[in-house]
Amino acid sequence: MMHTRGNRRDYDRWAAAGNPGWDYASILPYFKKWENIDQIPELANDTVYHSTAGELTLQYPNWRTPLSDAFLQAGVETGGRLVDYNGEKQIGYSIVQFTMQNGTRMSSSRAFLHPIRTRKNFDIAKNAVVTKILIDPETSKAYGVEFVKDGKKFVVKARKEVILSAGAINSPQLLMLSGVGPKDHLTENNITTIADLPVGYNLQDHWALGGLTFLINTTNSIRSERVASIDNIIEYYTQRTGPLGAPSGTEALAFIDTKDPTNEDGYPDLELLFVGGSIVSQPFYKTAFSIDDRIYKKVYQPIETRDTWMVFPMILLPESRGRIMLRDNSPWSKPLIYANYFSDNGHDQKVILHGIRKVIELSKTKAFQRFGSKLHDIPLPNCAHHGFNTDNYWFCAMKTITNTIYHHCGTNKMGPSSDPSAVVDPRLRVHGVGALRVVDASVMPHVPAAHTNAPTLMIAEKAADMIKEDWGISVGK
Ligand SMILES: Cc1cc2nc3c(=O)[nH]c(=O)nc-3n(C[C@H](O)[C@H](O)[C@H](O)COP(=O)(O)OP(=O)(O)OC[C@H]3O[C@@H](n4cnc5c(N)ncnc54)[C@H](O)[C@@H]3O)c2cc1C
Repeated sequence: MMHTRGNRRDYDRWAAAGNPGWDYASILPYFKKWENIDQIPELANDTVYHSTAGELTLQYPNWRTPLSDAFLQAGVETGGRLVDYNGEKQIGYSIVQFTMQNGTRMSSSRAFLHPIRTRKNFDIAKNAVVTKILIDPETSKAYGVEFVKDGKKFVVKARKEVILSAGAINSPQLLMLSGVGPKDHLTENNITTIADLPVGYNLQDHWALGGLTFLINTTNSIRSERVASIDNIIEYYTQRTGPLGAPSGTEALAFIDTKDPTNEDGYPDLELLFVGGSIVSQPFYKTAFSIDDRIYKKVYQPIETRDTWMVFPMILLPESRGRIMLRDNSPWSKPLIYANYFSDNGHDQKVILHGIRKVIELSKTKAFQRFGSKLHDIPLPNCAHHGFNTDNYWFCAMKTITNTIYHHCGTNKMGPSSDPSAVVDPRLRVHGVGALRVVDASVMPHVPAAHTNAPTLMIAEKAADMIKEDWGISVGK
């Protein structure tokens, strides 16, 4: 996974919203605690921001296209700088740091669960679905969970507390199914309210324009028919190197502050995520990016055999807010996800437009012209009437190929009891419910200027200390 921490101001904002202990100086040790960056020695030297002692290893991709270097050089040619975006300052261009080890994924499970799986005080039920958090309606105290495994219902009781970590979509669903949520919404779903809280509101995500494609006249991009060669397969399985060790084609990125573009210590509201290929690089991408058949045939089929690169211009500090709601009161029904990406009077779209213009500028630099880079200019059929490459064309394109970056968060917002939009307190305990804590991306008050995996791991690591502290267990340093 891409590994980005965000900006110090993200966490200072969390703290300023009434959450002591969440400012950047306080949470930086938790980012470092689980990090092992010894495979990127030039960053490992910066011990203020990095560590080599943690469980989760980081790597640059073992293999990438030369187009990613062109992306970095183009950034420098246009006035940007190279940066360790997980260091002191975030603005600039960089190869992506990935959670990897020796060309394979270093998942949270591999880093944190595998080493402790034989502990006697650790039990994990695989393929089990939690259907309800059990909360005593008299005392409003959680005492266990109900779950279903192999078609059978089980109840497990908690001696101390229940910790909910089902993510920004399912944690609010489970809370609401269990009687914790907005009273009117619970009532309309025939659920008795135990705590009337704004669960499910404040949904935030990073979305991007998809399909912004550039053609090149060399064979340097990722193309599945070249990647999946016998030689590459053998190389990957024997040495864990080569194109098959490249994580998903995302190779480089830039963090940009559109409000203050020349400030090296800015607060980025835009990310440019560079991919050494595009929708046409491999047949599956059409499905993965949910590209409509009619659009694909008209816009992308004509370049299906070409070498290409692509950038996702992504909003980092969105003003739009969505909501998670229950479809009904069954735990087997998928919750309703209202992303509401375009509900913010155009701010987020203007930031993306800035990104599109910047990417086009990058494509014209010497660095990219070495590959003959050219903006793919077959217009989207439903936007063509605006005139290709006009602002209105791109606004229309954003609504036509809108990609989530899957950074959903904020739906059980952390905040003090005086904040009517808060669901959990700064120690992640659900307001008004005893013995129930939420530890996942749903507690983020604002989405950070980061891909959300590392910030979620930071939350988990800090929560582990808070839980120990609250139960009188000493916290190791
Ligand atoms: C396709 C994709 C790619 C991504 N890539 C990146 C990336 O490269 N870098 C990055 O930083 N972030 C990335 N993210 C975002 C990142 O994965 C999330 O921000 C992060 O995993 C959030 O952690 P979480 O603990 O809140 O939720 P999750 O990781 O979603 O964990 C919640 C867990 O709860 C389980 N669960 C839910 N409901 C129930 C239930 N009723 N009973 C039992 N179990 C339940 C789920 O199965 C899941 O295992 C990506 C997300 C997606 C979807």
